[in-house]
Amino acid sequence: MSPSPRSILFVTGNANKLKEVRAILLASTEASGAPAPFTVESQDLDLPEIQGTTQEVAKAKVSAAAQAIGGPCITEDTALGFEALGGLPGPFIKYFMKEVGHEGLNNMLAGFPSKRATAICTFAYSAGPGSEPILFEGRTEGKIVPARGPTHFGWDPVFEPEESDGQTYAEMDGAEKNKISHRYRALEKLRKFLTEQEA
Ligand SMILES: O=P(O)(O)OP(=O)(O)OP(=O)(O)OC[C@H]1O[C@@H](n2cnc3c(O)ncnc32)[C@H](O)[C@@H]1O
Ligand SMILES: [Mg+2]
Repeated sequence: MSPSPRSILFVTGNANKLKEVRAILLASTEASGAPAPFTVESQDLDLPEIQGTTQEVAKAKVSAAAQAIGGPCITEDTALGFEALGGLPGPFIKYFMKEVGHEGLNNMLAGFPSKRATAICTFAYSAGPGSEPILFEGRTEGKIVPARGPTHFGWDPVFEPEESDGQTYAEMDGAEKNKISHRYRALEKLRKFLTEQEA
């Protein structure tokens, strides 16, 4: 019998992130035919999120999480950067979404010819309090469009990835989003790192 896989603590308050992470890991495990290298448990902690680049935000967040937990953990930060705005809102997208919503995100780009945007996911791993965080980044290119599709998850309805045949993330089947998403690309890198650590 194979030993039970290691459990990794994912510190997040976002149930949609956790759901996608578990679905992506399950699909990767099924595709590889090998047993799951690790499973994901979650804890919701209210962590301070600093201002800075996506890397600075990710490092500070996982360090605070490891300190609070007293052990190893992962965190994840999602940014949405508009080309016309030099990469903003970037890591501050959560606050923009909350204040101006889908329509506001479109209106912000009204005066600009480029509607191009990049979805960026940054997983951060900390081996424990005081240890240097390791980052794993995934990016998906696309454009900002008037909202289409279900409104369950953040800015999914206004982001149309280049690889989606004209559908927004929200209009795509979950499994299809998980094949091309910023989260999938970052999680694959984290999965490889943790798998190699186990070997
Ligand atoms: O506890 P944490 O993990 O920080 O969860 P959060 O919801 O605060 O997440 P972030 O700080 O990373 O902020 C990212 C924002 O982008 C949204 N978001 C994250 N991933 C998304 C995705 O794949 N599609 C659409 N919206 C997403 C999310 O709802 C937030 O409003
Ligand atoms: Mg957050």
